[in-house]
Amino acid sequence: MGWCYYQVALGRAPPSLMANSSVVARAEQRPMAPPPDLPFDRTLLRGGSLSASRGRRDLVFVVNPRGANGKTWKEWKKLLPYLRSRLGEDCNICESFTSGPCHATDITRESIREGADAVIAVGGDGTLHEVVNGFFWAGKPVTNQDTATSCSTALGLIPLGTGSDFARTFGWKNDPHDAIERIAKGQRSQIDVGVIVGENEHRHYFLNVADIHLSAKAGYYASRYKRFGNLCYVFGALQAFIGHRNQDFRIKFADLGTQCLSRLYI
Ligand SMILES: Nc1ncnc2c1ncn2[C@@H]1O[C@H](COP(=O)(O)OP(=O)(O)OP(=O)(O)O)[C@@H](O)[C@H]1O
Repeated sequence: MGWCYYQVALGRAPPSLMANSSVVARAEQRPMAPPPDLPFDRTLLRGGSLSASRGRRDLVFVVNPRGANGKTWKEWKKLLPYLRSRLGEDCNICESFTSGPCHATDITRESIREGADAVIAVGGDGTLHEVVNGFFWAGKPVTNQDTATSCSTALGLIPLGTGSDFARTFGWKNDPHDAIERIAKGQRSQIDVGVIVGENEHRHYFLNVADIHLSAKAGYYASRYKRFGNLCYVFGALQAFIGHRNQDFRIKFADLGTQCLSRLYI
């Protein structure tokens, strides 16, 4: 049997070998130690801060300090004064730094429960993927604990990662200033969310692309070469090809009903 490589793509994005929102790659990633020298703002986790001043939008920025081999952190520091001046008048800005893989998912869930108006991923596709997964819990959208409403929290992105395939897919310039402008204007639109249910019933939500097997392996290996910038995906793809064997897969497409569509600043 020839092919063993499948991609499932929902929304407006074409499948891309370069995207790293792969289920396989993510499952295989090992946690890394948090950077010792970075402040970790746990404002949200202390509670209370988000509901303190209604009338202003509460924006939670989930920053991956290790994104793009540490470049995300440097760029974010440079961007912050502009972001504060552009958004600070109308919005409460909360920064939350991730301490390792999957932390962005926890921060997002907590932010939504506390009533954040938007959770904005700052980093690459991996960080965005984790934030998207924070919008759901046990197969359902996470809700605001006070109002029990879902879908009121918007998803946002300031693309500061290595590949930033998602932003490119949407035709964005990959310019963080553009992203801030979208947030300032409060431009929202709906986006489909795909879900993959594994054998253990664990759900992985995704936006632009989900990769299986060869393409997922390429994403996994690419993460070892992030210090080379975008070239990491070339190295990752080459390494994935070496010794690659096609395999048969059985994939079931099920109608799981319409998931609550997250809203995206676009
Ligand atoms: N503090 C941290 N230390 C180490 N790894 C982290 C930390 N926080 C998040 N991560 C992991 O880093 C991974 C990659 O981050 P991210 O996607 O932001 O950057 P990137 O890989 O450079 O960009 P792209 O995915 O667009 O190529 C995430 O999937 C996440 O699991």
